[in-house]
Amino acid sequence: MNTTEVLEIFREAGAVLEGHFILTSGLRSPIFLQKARVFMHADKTEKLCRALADKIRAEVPGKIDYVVGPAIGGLIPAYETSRHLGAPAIWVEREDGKFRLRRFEIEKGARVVIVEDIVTTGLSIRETIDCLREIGAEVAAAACIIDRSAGKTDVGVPLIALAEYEVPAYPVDQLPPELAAIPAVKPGSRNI
Ligand SMILES: O=P(O)(O)OC[C@H]1O[C@H](OP(=O)(O)OP(=O)(O)O)[C@H](O)[C@@H]1O
Ligand SMILES: O=C(O)c1cc(=O)[nH]c(=O)[nH]1
Ligand SMILES: [Mg+2]
Repeated sequence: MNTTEVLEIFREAGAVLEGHFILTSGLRSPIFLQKARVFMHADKTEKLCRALADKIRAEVPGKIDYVVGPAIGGLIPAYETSRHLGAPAIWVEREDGKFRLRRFEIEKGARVVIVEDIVTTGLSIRETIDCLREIGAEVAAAACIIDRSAGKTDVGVPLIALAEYEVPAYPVDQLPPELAAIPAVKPGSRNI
């Protein structure tokens, strides 16, 4: 599956939003990929995650013990991708702002792959890697449905993206006037 096909699924689902968005990194963008509008459809999610699993299998040789999704956005794609990889899916969620594996115990040295929805700066994946390494896991790779940095982000492990889609994002003090004129909204769950 290529980037055009992935974006077509997002467009069909009405998931490509236009406006003024505050991203989880604090950056501002005129485009927001509202993945929840894709993940509400099991058939679309299955198609995307089957293709992502194929890509992960080709690029990560050896056994994968767990697929880890960063909540909330990573929950559904990690679960669906894990089905195709034949490994259990677990998740990290925020406690006092920090990702923790609150509901599961994994053995030291467990080999994991992180599956995210969207990557912009890679901050959320780096936070997930820190959490997993603190408890002794080996992070073999990270994967996502759409990489908004189009390959520019470095998360410190291989990043496998089903699609790369470069979207503008600006620091708040460098907003173009047409964006500054629109009230900003923050769709994601960080800091809630
Ligand atoms: O690469 P980054 O700059 O970290 O941005 C991408 C992250 O932002 C979104 O999560 P968010 O924290 O907004 O909450 P959500 O998972 O509830 O959507 C998305 O799900 C990724 O986790
Ligand atoms: O960077 C983000 O926070 C982000 C961007 C995007 O397009 N979609 C999303 O869910 N999060
Ligand atoms: Mg998220």
